[in-house]
Amino acid sequence: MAAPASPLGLRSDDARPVGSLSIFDPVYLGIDEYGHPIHVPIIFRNFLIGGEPGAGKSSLLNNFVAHAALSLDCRLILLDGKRVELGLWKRVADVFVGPSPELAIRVLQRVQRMMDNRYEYLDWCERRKIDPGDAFNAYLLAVDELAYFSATAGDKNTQERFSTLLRDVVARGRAVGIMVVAATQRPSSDIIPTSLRDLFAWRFAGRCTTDSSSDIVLGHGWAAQGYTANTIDPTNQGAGYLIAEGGSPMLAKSAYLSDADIRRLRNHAERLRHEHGVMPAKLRLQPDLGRAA
Ligand SMILES: Nc1ncnc2c1ncn2[C@@H]1O[C@H](COP(=O)(O)OP(=O)(O)OP(=O)(O)O)[C@@H](O)[C@H]1O
Repeated sequence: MAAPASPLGLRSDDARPVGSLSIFDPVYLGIDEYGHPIHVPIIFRNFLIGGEPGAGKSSLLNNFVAHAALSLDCRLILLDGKRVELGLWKRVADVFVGPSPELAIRVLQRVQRMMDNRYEYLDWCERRKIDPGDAFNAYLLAVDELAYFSATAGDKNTQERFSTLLRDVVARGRAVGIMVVAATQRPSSDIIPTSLRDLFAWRFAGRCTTDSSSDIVLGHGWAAQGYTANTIDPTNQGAGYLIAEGGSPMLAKSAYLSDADIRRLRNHAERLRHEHGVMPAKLRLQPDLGRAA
């Protein structure tokens, strides 16, 4: 029997449009210490990026956003307290949140509702995960900088609401195709408690100022075994330790997209999305949001 049609009119057995990617493809992250390419599967997984200011976190985050933007089976939700790190992708994102913790909370509430509806759907059709040909798109939720929303902006109540919502999305979103990639320049236990850290299957520690902040990203005990992002040369931006669930840290250097590269990719993604009818659908945030797709 033929695979079911997606809203794009594509089927999982169809050839995809030239120049596009799929969120089911692994993301090109960069190279390992031997110069070999590293690809990271992001579907059904979350990715955490930590490191000191200037370590190259936003640049790495942009690689994931670029891949998702070029994936016609994925939509983008971008939270960026600084506005400019992810701002170039605004035109292809369903939602872009700048320095507004209240808006970030409303967006996460909307995502939470969507997640619940998707679980209800999966439960109804007796499945545990979404498939490439499914009736709804995956979402990539990118957050730069985590600590801005969870510890800096707004009051304590707002920060706690943000953290609780984000934790829920990180914990439950992936099976229904809602993945989180989050970056922080404050790898400390108050920003990334172990229980949250362990929900990120993939983690990248760019240069960290101490062994303990490196361990907060990679996992306790790795510094003592010689894997510490404290040893990364501060002038080697984009270099760091990458660890996958259950694996050991490996040295990696992330790919770098200049602003001009990002603009070109964004224009290409915008054109592809326009041609194939996947332009950003603005999320309705208030009041009752109804059933999400
Ligand atoms: N993979 C890379 N290869 C080469 N240079 C890089 C790479 N990543 C980052 N850089 C350089 O480092 C600079 C800082 O990178 P980036 O803004 O990503 O750091 P950051 O960790 O996000 O900083 P902050 O915490 O202040 O936001 C970039 O402007 C670029 O010049």
